[in-house]
Amino acid sequence: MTDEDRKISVGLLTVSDRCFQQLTKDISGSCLRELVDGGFHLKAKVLVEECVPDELEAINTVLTNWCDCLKVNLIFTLGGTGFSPRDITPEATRTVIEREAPGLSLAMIKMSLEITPLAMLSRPVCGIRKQSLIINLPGSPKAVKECFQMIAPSLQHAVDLITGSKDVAETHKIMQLSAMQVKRHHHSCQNLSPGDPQAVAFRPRHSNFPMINVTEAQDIVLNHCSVTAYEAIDYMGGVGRVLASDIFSRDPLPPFPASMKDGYAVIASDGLGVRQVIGASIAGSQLAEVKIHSGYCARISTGAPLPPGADSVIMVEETKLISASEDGQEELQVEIMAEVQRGQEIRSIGCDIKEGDLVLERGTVLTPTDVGILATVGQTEVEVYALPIVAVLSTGNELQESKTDLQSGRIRDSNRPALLTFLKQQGFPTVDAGIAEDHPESLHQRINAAFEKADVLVSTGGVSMGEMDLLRHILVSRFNAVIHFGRVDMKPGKPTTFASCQHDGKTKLIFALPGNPVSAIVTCHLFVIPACKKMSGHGRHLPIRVRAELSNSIGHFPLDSRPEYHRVTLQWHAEKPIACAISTGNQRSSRLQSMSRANGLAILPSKTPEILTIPNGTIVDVLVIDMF
Ligand SMILES: Nc1nc2c(c(=O)[nH]1)N[C@H]1C(S)=C(S)[C@@H](COP(=O)(O)OP(=O)(O)OC[C@H]3O[C@@H](n4cnc5c(N)ncnc54)[C@H](O)[C@@H]3O)O[C@H]1N2
Ligand code: MOO
Ligand SMILES: [Mg+2]
Repeated sequence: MTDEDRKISVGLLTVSDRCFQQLTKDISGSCLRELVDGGFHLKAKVLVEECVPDELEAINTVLTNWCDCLKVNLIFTLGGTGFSPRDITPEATRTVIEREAPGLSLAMIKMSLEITPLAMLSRPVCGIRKQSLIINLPGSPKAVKECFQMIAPSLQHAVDLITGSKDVAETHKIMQLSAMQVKRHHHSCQNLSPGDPQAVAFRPRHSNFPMINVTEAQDIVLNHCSVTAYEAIDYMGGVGRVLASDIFSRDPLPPFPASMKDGYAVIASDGLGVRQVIGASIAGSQLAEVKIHSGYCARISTGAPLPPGADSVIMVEETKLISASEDGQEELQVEIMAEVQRGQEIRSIGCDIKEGDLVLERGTVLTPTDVGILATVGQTEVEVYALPIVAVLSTGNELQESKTDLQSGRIRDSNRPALLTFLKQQGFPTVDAGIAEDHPESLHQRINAAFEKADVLVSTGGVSMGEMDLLRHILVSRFNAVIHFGRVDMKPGKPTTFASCQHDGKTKLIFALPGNPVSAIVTCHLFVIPACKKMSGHGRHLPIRVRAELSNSIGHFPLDSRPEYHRVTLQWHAEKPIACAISTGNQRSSRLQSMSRANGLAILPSKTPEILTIPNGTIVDVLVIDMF
């Protein structure tokens, strides 16, 4: 069975007259699909989706079909649970279920009441039919999200129980402990006594987040990113920015027929022989007034306009002086020593750029050369995609500012300076969000302040299994964030977390990176930079992959249980057709030196019972992360 097959199958049934008649869009359905596909607390995939009117018969038919024929594990109905005359979803659900599950309904109502007293006017019914669990959710997208997030941690287990597919006692224990940790977080400002069920001993001993692979995680991140705005900027600040509109040329280049060589403007059909020199055309001078007739020529310099009458240029090296004025200031006669072709050494009008030519396309990432092109066509103001503003926050009670002397038990914060400068180097505007303590109020206040100024928040620390790892909980409980993933199968970077939320009507993306300094930088390369690039209009987001030959001093690479992003220095040798990937040494994720000389991340596979190491000389994929 593949991971995909193991996923819980989900059915989403929107119950709404207006959606059914296409008078309104099914926003709640899309919102729930995103939560389910985002892997929040359960590995699930949406198998079927349908929309029916508020009719008992229609609801009953779909639910029965999904339970009995498609054997969908988990069915959510959306809408029709209120008090208005057409709200019939609970009644229809009761005609389908064999056993009621009032705990789920109660949990949703209890949580919703903490948000609004109107929750008492909701009448959800949940229950089981055969191997399917049916859950009535309210109709509004906000309520759907809140209710789903409330019950999501129990759903995997609920389905396991219904389908009889897991060790129930073990899962119960884990869930209970996990629930206590959530409670502990709520009360984490208080002192807990040893006998207290909220005490540290009851923290969860397993992560609730499904482990997804790096590619899946990158897909989820990129699916949440899009360009938001345009801005007009001065072309001189354009390098690295992405054009939001096409650039056309206003004039031809060259705007006049121009000589490509220093020599003489001649008439080709005159052939070899002596010519009278009657003037000169020098670059920058006004278009020559002198007209060239048969038997005559004019001195001309590279880039100068061709005088009328002439049709070609011969290089000075292919001529001989015959006579000059006494003071040598004027050439009077020269001899043409080589055959001349009509049009020779001349750039015709518009041969490089025609008037009206598309010189730079929308989507182009501007280079210094492109700034030259903009200058050529006189486009000194350009429309580019706006850049996301990225706030960087460090979290941890152990951290102190880098300029201060170390106090007992403390370390200097290296993540924030490293990430702020990395993001700046990549061209993104940054906000320094400071250091938050591992405390709900401190985290809340710092995150809130960051959201005021930035579109993207990058935090480090506080996302693993420690009792002070509060970040994800704060994001969900205080900012109503949706966690799209919370664990990635990679070394370093396992607890990497990606979330989004609405703040003041704007979407904020949150990358809660692991605290270990190398993990933070590696995951910034793999997730944050690609996201920011997509948001600023870049077409290519992920690091370039090359093939390279592994090499280190111990002759082999020990493999980890997770795929490893091994830091390497890529070197290209003239005699070798492929790059060499030289390990930067000890790969502990706290050892920043392993990152500082790296320009590549070699992707090593996870170990298997049979294969524990791979030898020097093995050719693997390497992500190019820097070109210093
Ligand atoms: N029981 C488990 N423990 C840990 C697991 C696990 O799966 N189970 N995962 C380990 C992995 S992998 C990582 S990575 C870290 C991630 O931890 P957090 O993101 O929660 O980060 P912290 O615990 O806050 O810090 C980890 C480490 O990094 C140092 N740190 C944190 N911030 C900074 C900073 N701004 N500058 C310099 N150094 C920093 C911190 O002092 C810790 O040493 O969790 C493992 N644990
Ligand atoms: O994944 Mo952690 O990032 O190994 O150190
Ligand atoms: Mg931790």
